[in-house]
Amino acid sequence: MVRIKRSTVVGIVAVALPIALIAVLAALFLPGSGQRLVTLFLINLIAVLGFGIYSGNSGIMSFGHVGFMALGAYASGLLTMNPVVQKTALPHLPEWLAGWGMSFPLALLVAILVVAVVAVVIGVPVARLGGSSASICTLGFLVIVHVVLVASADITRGSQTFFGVPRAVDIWVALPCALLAVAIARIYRDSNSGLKLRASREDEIASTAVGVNVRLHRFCAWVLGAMLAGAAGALFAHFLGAFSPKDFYFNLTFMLLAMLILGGISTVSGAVVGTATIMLIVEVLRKFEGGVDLGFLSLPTVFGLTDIGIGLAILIVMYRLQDGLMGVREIDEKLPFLRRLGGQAKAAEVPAAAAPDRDTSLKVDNVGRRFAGLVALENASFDIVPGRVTGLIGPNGAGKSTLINCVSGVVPASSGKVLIDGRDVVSMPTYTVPKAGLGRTFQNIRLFRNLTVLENVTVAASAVAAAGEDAEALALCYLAEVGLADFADRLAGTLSYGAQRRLEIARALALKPRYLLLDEPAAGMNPAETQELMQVLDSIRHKYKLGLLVVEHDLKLIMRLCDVVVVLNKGQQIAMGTPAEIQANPAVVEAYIGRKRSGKPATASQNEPSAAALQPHAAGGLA
Ligand SMILES: Nc1ncnc2c1ncn2[C@@H]1O[C@H](COP(=O)(O)OP(=O)(O)OP(=O)(O)O)[C@@H](O)[C@H]1O
Repeated sequence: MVRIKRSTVVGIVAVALPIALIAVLAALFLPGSGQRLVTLFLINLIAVLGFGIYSGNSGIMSFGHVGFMALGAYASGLLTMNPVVQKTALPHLPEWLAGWGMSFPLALLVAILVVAVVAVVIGVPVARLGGSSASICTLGFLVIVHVVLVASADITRGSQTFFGVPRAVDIWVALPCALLAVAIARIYRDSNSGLKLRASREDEIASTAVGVNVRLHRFCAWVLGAMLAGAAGALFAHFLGAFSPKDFYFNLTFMLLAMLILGGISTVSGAVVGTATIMLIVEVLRKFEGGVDLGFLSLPTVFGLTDIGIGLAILIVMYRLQDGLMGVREIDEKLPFLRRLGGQAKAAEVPAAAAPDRDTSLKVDNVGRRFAGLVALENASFDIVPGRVTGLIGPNGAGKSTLINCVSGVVPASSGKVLIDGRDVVSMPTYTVPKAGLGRTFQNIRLFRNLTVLENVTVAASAVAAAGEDAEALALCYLAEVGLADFADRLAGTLSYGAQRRLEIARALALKPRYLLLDEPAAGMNPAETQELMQVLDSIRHKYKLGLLVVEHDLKLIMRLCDVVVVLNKGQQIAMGTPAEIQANPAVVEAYIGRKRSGKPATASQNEPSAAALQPHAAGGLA
């Protein structure tokens, strides 16, 4: 059951009200062409919202949704056609398709169902793909639909006009359909599934690391978007009464994509603004396309002026506003009074941490990883135990990040095993690893930059939330934990560097992990930020009693925080012991000092740990 938040309702009303007002005014005061134009706007809006549900939330441009519009149009047209007209228009129609004579509302529902079935079949391979491969796949689908429609002359009249479709759609039919589409698109965007898909659009690897099943959510958005596009196609068919396959091909695709991109691909308000703007541009330019005589000036016929106008509008807007006219946030998320109406999320109580179970552990058992011929890691073996902090150190290129990637399933180990409470990570889909109790952060911060701070953490919280648990309230609580509650409404990409690092930790904590891997949490921080981080880590360590694995070049931090330290060098595990043992270990000192002697200066990298920090006299005061 989808829970609809108050802010979602406010967002729907904020967008639906102006649309309804314009439509009612047009119906009352603009009979004829004005009313037809607004009806067409409403139908186009439904199609653009269909595109947006998939493309806007997943970040994958679809060229195929007009194919679904075509299927919706022909299916609904066939089902509603008067049997007598049908005999004339389609004399060779197969018997099982002939003579249905359905009412338009019923045919609309059946057409949406037909489109949904096709979308499910096509969606299975499309959802496996990302980026341009998926886009090309959708383009292929559009071409196939077009060719099939042209080739199936017995059913579609081929490339000839398909006529005899009852004209059942006017502004009063299109308006409720458009408002419903706005509500569906916004509810989906704000739902857990929509939020997770938007997270995967920002960073697929990071979203998988917080438990997002990217393929599943892409598939859901693909099918839902296709159903809206199919509905738009059916409405279009019953608005025009006659059409042909070329009406549902590249020209319409170009125009709908222009509407989506111009307004802002990721928002419902962007779809509305983009659709209205492009339709206005087209209307104005169409008047000039055939040439105009202004008396003092006579303009010649310019073929394709409307397409040129649309192209120019996109270029100009994109030059100034990369995210389109409305940007990445909905209108109600930007306007303070609408935000207040939507209400604030309230923090929940973080469930008390259970006492660490000493019988459970994360076992790294002889783990190795090769990249082509390069041995990045070999035979790493140690345990991460709840309630214990394990440090992982080593010079640059030692294999620390590779080890974390193998443990979290981001990169499969070439040899050995990673066992979380006895279950081998290699046998789990990567997105289920967080649910098995493992959270992580990344060496190079991987936040969902165009989602708010609260949304970043909510994505993770919702991946593990129990039924009835409010993921947003939990997320707010973890934000408070790292001192970011006051920034909940800010876009993550606008935070300071140190705050971004802490946000990544809050996001990982929201997974309620038993094991938490932190990959260079203090990298690039100034001393004040590092101090703040130390306090956060100290508090996490005592409050949640997690098994922590901390990769760091800041040896002071490691020596102060860790119970056990593992040392890697050139992919080999060269030592493991308490901080005091590590400081006294000749092999470890050699790994650092040896590098210095061999002419690789300590200044070679900003991140390179100081060999001196490993000397007992230097570190003694830190332990
Ligand atoms: N995806 C990859 N493809 C090829 N080689 C890789 C890949 N990832 C890591 N390596 C190589 O594996 C070795 C270990 O890299 P890794 O990033 O794990 O080291 P590290 O100890 O984390 O280093 P740093 O402290 O600089 O982050 C390096 O030689 C690196 O170039």
